[in-house]
Amino acid sequence: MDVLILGSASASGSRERDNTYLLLQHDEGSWMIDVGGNPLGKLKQAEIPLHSIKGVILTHFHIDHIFGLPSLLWGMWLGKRKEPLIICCPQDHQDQLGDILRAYRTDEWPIGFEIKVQPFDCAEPGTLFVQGDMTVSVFTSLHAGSTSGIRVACGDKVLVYSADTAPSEWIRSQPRIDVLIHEATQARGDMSIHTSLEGILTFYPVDRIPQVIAIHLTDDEPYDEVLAQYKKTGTPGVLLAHDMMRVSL
Ligand SMILES: Nc1ccn([C@@H]2O[C@H](COP(=O)(O)O)[C@@H](O)[C@H]2O)c(=O)n1
Repeated sequence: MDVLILGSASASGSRERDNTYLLLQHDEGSWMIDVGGNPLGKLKQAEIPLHSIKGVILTHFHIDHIFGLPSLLWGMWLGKRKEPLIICCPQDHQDQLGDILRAYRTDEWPIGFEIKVQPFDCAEPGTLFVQGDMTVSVFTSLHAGSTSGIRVACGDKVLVYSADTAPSEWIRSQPRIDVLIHEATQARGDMSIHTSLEGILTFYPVDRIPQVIAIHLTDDEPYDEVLAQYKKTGTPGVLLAHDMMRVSL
């Protein structure tokens, strides 16, 4: 299983990056986690056919994480999709999802495929679905509004994506993480609903996590300075995400 980082910017946008969203690429079907600005273009760049996408998982309903959804659906309609599309959505926002689809009048296009909404409770960590050797679960993130991080277990490997969150005790207490993709909205300092890169490096046992990738990055923040400072003290490599970065699990 691979994760393709389709966008890596924080909410305020970026000169070079799309807002943060990811693609879980699996032999039995791929899943988009959130939908940033240019899903159709990014999938074309990666030569990933739209029909290989089985569903979408929305971590929360802040606009930068969902605004590409109508474009994705539009592309699927133009592509004459027939297979159902699953949208896993925080249950607190199921009505809002319905409102968004109605506002875009998806029923008038008309979409030739079923949209199956699968609500989940952000306050109740648990399995979303199992697909072949991949188990996808959600856990509660510490953000503004109902937000879930995503845990993906594949074989004996574990990937955790924090979504937007303050430093999370749940993540810190995990016995095994092979890849941690964690938001770092700023380079330094304490934040109430987000984490800084410095926060990642000081809060989590990064020396025990083989790959740590900082995402949800803000232009002009001194991330490289922070990395250089912590590397001097022996912290192993932590990477900054970029759009179209591929991570294998
Ligand atoms: N209740 C809220 C809602 C939003 N914000 C601010 O908006 C940003 C939303 O984008 P995210 O990518 O971070 O979800 C968030 O960072 C806040 O700056 C807020 O403060 N309170």
